[in-house]
Amino acid sequence: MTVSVIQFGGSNCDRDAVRALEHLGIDAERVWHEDELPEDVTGIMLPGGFSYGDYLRAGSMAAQSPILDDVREAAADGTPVLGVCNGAQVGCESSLTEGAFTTNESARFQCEHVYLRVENAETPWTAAYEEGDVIEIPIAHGEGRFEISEDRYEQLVEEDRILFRYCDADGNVTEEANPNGSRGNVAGIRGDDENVGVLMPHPERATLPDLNGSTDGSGVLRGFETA
Ligand SMILES: NC(=O)CC[C@H](N)C(=O)O
Repeated sequence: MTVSVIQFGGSNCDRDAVRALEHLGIDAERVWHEDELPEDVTGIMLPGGFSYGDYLRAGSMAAQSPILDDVREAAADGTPVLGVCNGAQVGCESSLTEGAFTTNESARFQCEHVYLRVENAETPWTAAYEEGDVIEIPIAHGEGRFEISEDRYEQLVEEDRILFRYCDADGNVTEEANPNGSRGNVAGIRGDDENVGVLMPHPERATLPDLNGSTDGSGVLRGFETA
């Protein structure tokens, strides 16, 4: 399997993603968004960065790129698709997942380590963990506050679509542990089907040993093997 990591103008985590995936023994290559997806694509990653300089709203311009039609088609056929940070924003803006990631409550760019509680361990992106596990992963975003209408939020909960919530080191989901004001402390969700997942924290920055002090993110990337 080779994961296609889609590079837009302004992506800046595409190389990191390839490196982290290859460290796990998962073949990966960068694909420029104006090029075709390989016919035999077996996994797609939308990486972090500042596509189109976050113009209008983070991820909104990249979501208009024609390659997103192919990504949506591949996702509907069951190809695993993971969006990380700006990739999560592109995922929401292109309707691969619901809701939106908007300006942090602090109105600042935040770069810090956070704890996440695994809410649903039955998806490829969380299967490496147990429900209730607490993992440590970095965030780096200015527009990471998850927003969605109350009705749709309730439905996400009912349908068990929430993958991760921000929590403290003991797994308590509290207001203090919410770095950006996300509704329900939501840090990551899945799409209509489990093969599509998005999250604001960066698993690829918590995969290589001795890089950031945590390798807890590798389980998320391993989803490409299990999906
Ligand atoms: N690290 C990233 O992917 C940055 C995400 C996004 N452009 C933001 O600042 O919200």
